[in-house]
Amino acid sequence: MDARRRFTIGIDFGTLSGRAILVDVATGEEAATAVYEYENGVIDEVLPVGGPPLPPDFALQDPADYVRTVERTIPELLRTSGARPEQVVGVGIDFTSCTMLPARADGTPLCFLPEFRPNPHAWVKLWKHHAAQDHANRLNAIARRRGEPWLPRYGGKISSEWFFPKVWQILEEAPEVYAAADRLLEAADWVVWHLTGHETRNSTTAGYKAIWSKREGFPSRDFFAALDPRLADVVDQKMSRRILPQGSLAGGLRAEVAERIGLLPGTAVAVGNVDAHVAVPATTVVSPHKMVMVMGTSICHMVLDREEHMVEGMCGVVEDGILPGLFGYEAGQSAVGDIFAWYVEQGIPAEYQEQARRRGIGPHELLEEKASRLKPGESGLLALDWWNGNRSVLVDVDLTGMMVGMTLATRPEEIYRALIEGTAFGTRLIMDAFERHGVPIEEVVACGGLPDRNRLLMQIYADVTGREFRVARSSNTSALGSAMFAAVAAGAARGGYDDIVTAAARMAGVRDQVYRPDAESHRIYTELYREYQLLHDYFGRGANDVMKRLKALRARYRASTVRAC
Ligand SMILES: Nc1ncnc2c1ncn2[C@@H]1O[C@H](COP(=O)(O)OP(=O)(O)O)[C@@H](O)[C@H]1O
Ligand SMILES: O=C(CO)[C@H](O)[C@H](O)COP(=O)(O)O
Repeated sequence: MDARRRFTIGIDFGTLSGRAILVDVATGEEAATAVYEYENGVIDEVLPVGGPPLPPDFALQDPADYVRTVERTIPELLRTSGARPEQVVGVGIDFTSCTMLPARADGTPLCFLPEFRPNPHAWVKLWKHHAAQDHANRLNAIARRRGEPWLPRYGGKISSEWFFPKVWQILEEAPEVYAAADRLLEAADWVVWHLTGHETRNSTTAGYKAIWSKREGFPSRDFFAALDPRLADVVDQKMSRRILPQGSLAGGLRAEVAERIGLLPGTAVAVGNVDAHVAVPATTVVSPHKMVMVMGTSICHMVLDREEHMVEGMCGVVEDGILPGLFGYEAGQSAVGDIFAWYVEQGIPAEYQEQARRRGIGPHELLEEKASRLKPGESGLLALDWWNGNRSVLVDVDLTGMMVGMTLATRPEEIYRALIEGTAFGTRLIMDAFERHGVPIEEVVACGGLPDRNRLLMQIYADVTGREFRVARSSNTSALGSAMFAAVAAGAARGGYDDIVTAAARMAGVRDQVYRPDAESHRIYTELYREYQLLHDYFGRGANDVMKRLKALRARYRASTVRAC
């Protein structure tokens, strides 16, 4: 190991695991990687401490998994690379968002305290926690009635996945937790607090998930009081108005953590970031009108522009939200990889599982191989990709998945392919919304776990959208982005960079491989897309709320079943 090399560390806290990389600041070479699969994963049935079944649509996490991620991955990076602590000039982290938790004034999560451990609301609410939809609906109705000027920045609706519906749910369903919480914060900011001993708040989670803007700050006291008088001062009582832009130095690594993980105390730590937004410069995108698609459990569609446009169903548009000096747009699909996981785990016949096992391949690979032999339109199937609700453009987690065209001859690979195609149609509809509202999409760069796992999926996305798909060089773009912002937090004087654009020029890259649309496939998919749009509007825009009626029946029946047993 050349002692003159300088490195930064980026840790991407994903939905199921934390992934860390050690990156050469001069070249972007990933000198080592380490992964920690969360011991408690996604908590959606019962708490790790036991107790009654969690209510429907709860999705929680254990902050101890975040501490274990730091303490397991960073020592592994140093061990496998041979890098010396003094060669590491900075650490940056990104997180799924809005993943939030209640904590004491010293940062202790309430779920660490014995008296609160049995209470689900004391635990981390993961980004995909969908049990605050009622609070989101009521918040949106009040915001619309008051004519709140910030609502159009979020596509006209605040999602139940974002910060304040989750806060309101805690207040109404567990007022004792709300009262005991000195701090309510994003997990991204909590991990940085754990690393540095300083509580900081970053502009990306604040801007996209907590209705903050650089020009106007948070919504008014009157607005919060209109939700519930007890929320009037929530920002000043349990949050902060000191919001730091991306690349800011949050502080130095505190000694007790540095000692445990083998880095030097005082190593620069960047403010926290969001897993989708941080990936953008790591794919080389630092200028407008290039869509970055972070493709994993979900898909996040990220675009930069010099102007602010109001686009239907956006998760948000935030000034400086992704890169300084530009408006950053975020759209998304709440479930993509999750849908394929559901089908592989719940839907394929044992014969297919056995076939895959005999051949020493995974079920995804077997299905991909079989589905690759099908032609667009051949299955007669069409899916609405709402297995975990709709994030963009309808912003409604109470919508559910659907597939039409099934017959007695339908095969598993046809279903698998139709699920992929349905998610691709969802992406095409988001791209159309951007262009319809004045934000052109001139290029597409994909990153995340899916491009490395499923070539058929990538080709289908190119065929459905009619666009070329480039792929980021790194297989860990979010962690690479965090490592890049760590270099900026350290600054050039300490071996990093003074701005993210320079860091991107030196540390980011794209692969030579390009997925190009096939003209005939695109023509067939455009026919199918028209059918998708009809189903999308019929079931998603109020013509028939059968999905919501069925979901209400399920909740009622499930509640009675739980009471009976
Ligand atoms: N071969 C595959 N084809 C399609 N989806 C896959 C495949 N292998 C894994 N997945 C899905 O990819 C998702 C994980 O994506 P990844 O980007 O690694 O994680 P995260 O979303 O937590 O960042 C899971 O939802 C999983 O079901
Ligand atoms: O909404 C988000 C980003 O703004 C979530 O962080 C993202 O959807 C999480 O998904 P994944 O597990 O696929 O990284």
